[in-house]
Amino acid sequence: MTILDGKKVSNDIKNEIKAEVDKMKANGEKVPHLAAVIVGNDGASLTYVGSKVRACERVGFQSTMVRLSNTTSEIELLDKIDELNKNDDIDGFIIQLPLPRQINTQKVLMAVDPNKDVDGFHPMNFGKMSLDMSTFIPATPFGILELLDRYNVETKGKHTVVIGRSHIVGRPMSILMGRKGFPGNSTVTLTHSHTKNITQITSQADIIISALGIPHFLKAEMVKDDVVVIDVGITRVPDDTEKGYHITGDVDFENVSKKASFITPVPGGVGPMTIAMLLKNTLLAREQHRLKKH
Ligand SMILES: NC(=O)C1=CN([C@@H]2O[C@H](COP(=O)(O)OP(=O)(O)OC[C@H]3O[C@@H](n4cnc5c(N)ncnc54)[C@H](OP(=O)(O)O)[C@@H]3O)[C@@H](O)[C@H]2O)C=CC1
Ligand SMILES: Nc1nc(=O)c2c([nH]1)NC[C@@H]1CN(c3ccc(C(=O)N[C@@H](CCC(=O)O)C(=O)O)cc3)C=[N+]21
Repeated sequence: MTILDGKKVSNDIKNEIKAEVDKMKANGEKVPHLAAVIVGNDGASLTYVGSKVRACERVGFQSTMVRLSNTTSEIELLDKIDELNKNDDIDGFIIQLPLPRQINTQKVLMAVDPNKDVDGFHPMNFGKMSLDMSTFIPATPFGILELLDRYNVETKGKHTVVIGRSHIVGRPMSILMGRKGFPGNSTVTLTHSHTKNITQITSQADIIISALGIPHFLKAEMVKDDVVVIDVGITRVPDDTEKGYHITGDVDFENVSKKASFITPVPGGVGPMTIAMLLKNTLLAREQHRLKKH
């Protein structure tokens, strides 16, 4: 059994990005600039955005965190997005999800300039991804592809079962694993809360990508020997540590890992990869931005 060490690989990627940024600095070029917009005070969201800003500092990017109150109206957020779209200094930005109830998420994601949409959530970029055109790939699926790639996990001809169909993880993942090329060329089954007999489906899977957010959902009895398991789930479980909680994935790691050929841990698996790939998309955005100006 091999642990897919997202923490280590994400550090390798950040070092590679830092080397690129150092070259830009040596040439007197502007470094990539990422902005993150966060609406409200959700603890988990603040932690993630904080990690993204710290990661930017680590690789030498410029970063801006835009904090808006929980009562921000849709118009106010759209105005902010317009400002970020027009600000030539900013190469890419993200709107942290979920958004408060008064705001229509689809409308907001449509307002982001597709050239600055480093989350890859704009319909134009999602469409390009689905049509095998080069574009920003959503960071979590992109991170999973990169992990499979760097550990040379065979995906061709394999049966991949994705659990969860969210727009940010499950749905794009199901498209990407079925694309031509590597990692891809998989036969994909996309499952969700209306799926019947899920154990029968997961038992046939060569690769399982779990993104539903229910701790210990995937148990040893649900998988076959030598399965590859990617655990995207992140749930905060309250405890009596100083922090007051610990995080856990969707997979019963202790038992499933005994049957798996490759498996990601939580923490230290997909989460850190998500952040590294957001930086990679920002580097790409900077490059395209520069080419357009010349
Ligand atoms: N590591 C990382 O970088 C990231 C981690 N996450 C984590 O991944 C998890 C999923 O988040 P997200 O992708 O946003 O998904 P959502 O929370 O938006 O949706 C969950 C999905 O799981 C499906 N589902 C719920 N119950 C079942 C069930 N019993 N059997 C099968 N499918 C079920 C739902 O089905 P239906 O569509 O029918 O409701 C839905 O499609 C969360 O824990 C989140 O914190 C998310 C993003 C990045
Ligand atoms: N516009 C937008 N883009 C996103 O990419 C996005 C989002 N909204 N909303 C929420 C989800 C969630 N997400 C995570 C990123 C990093 C970790 C991460 O770094 N996890 C660490 C531990 C973190 C901890 O200790 O809490 C780990 O798994 O090792 C987790 C989850 C990005 N998301």
